[in-house]
Amino acid sequence: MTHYDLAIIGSGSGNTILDDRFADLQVAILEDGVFGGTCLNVGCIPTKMFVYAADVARTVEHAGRYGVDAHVDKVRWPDIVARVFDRIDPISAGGMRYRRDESPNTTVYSGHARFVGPRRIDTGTGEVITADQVVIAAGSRPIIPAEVRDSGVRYYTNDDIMRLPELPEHLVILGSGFIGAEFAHVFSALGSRVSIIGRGDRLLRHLDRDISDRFTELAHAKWDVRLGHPVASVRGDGDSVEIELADGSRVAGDALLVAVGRAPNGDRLGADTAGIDVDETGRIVVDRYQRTTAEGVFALGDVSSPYQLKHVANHEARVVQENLLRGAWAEDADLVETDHRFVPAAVFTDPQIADVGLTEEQAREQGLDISVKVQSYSDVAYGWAMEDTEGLCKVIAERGTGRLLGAHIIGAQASTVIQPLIQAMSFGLSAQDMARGQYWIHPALAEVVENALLGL
Ligand SMILES: Cc1cc2nc3c(=O)[nH]c(=O)nc-3n(C[C@H](O)[C@H](O)[C@H](O)COP(=O)(O)OP(=O)(O)OC[C@H]3O[C@@H](n4cnc5c(N)ncnc54)[C@H](O)[C@@H]3O)c2cc1C
Ligand SMILES: NC(=O)c1ccc[n+]([C@@H]2O[C@H](COP(=O)([O-])OP(=O)(O)OC[C@H]3O[C@@H](n4cnc5c(N)ncnc54)[C@H](O)[C@@H]3O)[C@@H](O)[C@H]2O)c1
Repeated sequence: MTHYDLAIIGSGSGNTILDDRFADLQVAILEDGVFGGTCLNVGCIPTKMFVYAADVARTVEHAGRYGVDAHVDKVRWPDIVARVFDRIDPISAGGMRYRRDESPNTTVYSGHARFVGPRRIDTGTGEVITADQVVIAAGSRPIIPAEVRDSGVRYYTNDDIMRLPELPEHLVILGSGFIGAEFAHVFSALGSRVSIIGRGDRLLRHLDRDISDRFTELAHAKWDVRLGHPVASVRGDGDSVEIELADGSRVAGDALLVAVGRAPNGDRLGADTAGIDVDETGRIVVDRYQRTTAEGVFALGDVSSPYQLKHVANHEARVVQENLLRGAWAEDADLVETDHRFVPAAVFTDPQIADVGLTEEQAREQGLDISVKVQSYSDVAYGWAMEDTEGLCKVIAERGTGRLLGAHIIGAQASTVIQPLIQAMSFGLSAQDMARGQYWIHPALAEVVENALLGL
């Protein structure tokens, strides 16, 4: 049985841990899927490359409003797919080659890893290994509702929808969260008809109500939006799918995308044999240093985090990286803590959406005395330049102190426009200081943030 200094389960964010400081350690990397994990292969990166193509198509479609007449002649879907995966697939293969063939201190096991005892792992390749320290970075997987799974109908998830051989004529999306909203934009902008089904009363309902209401209203104009009724049944053959909702209404299309959330993979690791606690959702329990309940075992990213976001997984990986080197279970260990205070997120749909901190509802529920300002993109010069009628920036601060509590943006480049607000919140800058303590470039889009702050 081979013994390692360190074993890492999962080659997504887990693979980022190994820098020069680990060069003298013998490390096993265990991966049962495509090397590089979700973000690189089937998540953030390919989706945003598709979104960019979709944004280009939408820009052309709307060019007339600026006096530039143009139209989309044709969408070459196979070329769009090739642009994305001809770039990504070699990165994944290169990452695997580097760890397997070119790094003398790493060994890659391509199989499904399961604990068979404390820090003892069946690699799924016929070999069992042990390690002094273990990092679980095993990610999450798409949830498939029983109605879909039991129907026998062909369905897609983010794992395979981006490699469809041709653009569907009519895509039905089950789920109205991040993935549903992003793919609805991609496929509709590129020419598919899109139906999107959500159980709640609005799309992206985890967001601040002003933002999700605005998004839902805009979506109704572009897509067939079905809200408020769970799925009653799913039928179909290889070429079509029909979903009946609880109110008796039906939605039919030629492809089904399931995007109803992702389950952490903690339930598939034999964690109980290793003394690692897992909660009822499959999430591995960690403390603020990313330590699991088993000595010598850390976890990070989607498998253990309350946030299924790549920037959070990366941050947690940096925390684990430090703590691995600091004798993490010693009484006097000087450990690094995870910082989940102000976790931002963006939905790369149309229009873009970004948020950080509390929603207005959450702030009121917490009994905070708040001041709220909603500023339209159309109130600032760059918004005029864009003829924008959709965007808004909402900021929430504590009355009196000016402490920023939350920021919510829908509109062009929301994921970039929000960054100074994330910075201000992270470093404790008040709304007044942020608004008046710096220049704001005129007439840039960020003036919408400046004006929102002044409006507070
Ligand atoms: C479609 C989509 C779009 C996204 N877009 C964004 C975005 O724009 N921005 C953002 O911040 N986040 C985005 N995310 C979320 C982001 O991808 C994840 O939060 C992030 O990739 C999680 O990283 P991780 O290292 O925890 O897990 P992963 O990258 O999933 O890595 C886990 C790895 O472990 C392997 N594995 C699992 N179990 C085992 C086992 N038992 N044995 C061996 N190997 C195992 C898996 O095969 C996988 O390769 C998106 C997610 C999806 C699905
Ligand atoms: N831009 C980004 O950062 C980005 C993009 C994609 C995914 N992600 C991450 O991946 C996670 C998973 O994405 P997702 O869109 O699958 O999940 P999600 O949690 O964002 O949304 C899932 C939605 O499906 C609904 N739902 C659940 N069961 C349902 C059912 N049976 N029928 C109909 N609707 C149902 C939920 O109420 C929810 O609104 C996200 O939460 C996010 O953390 C991030």
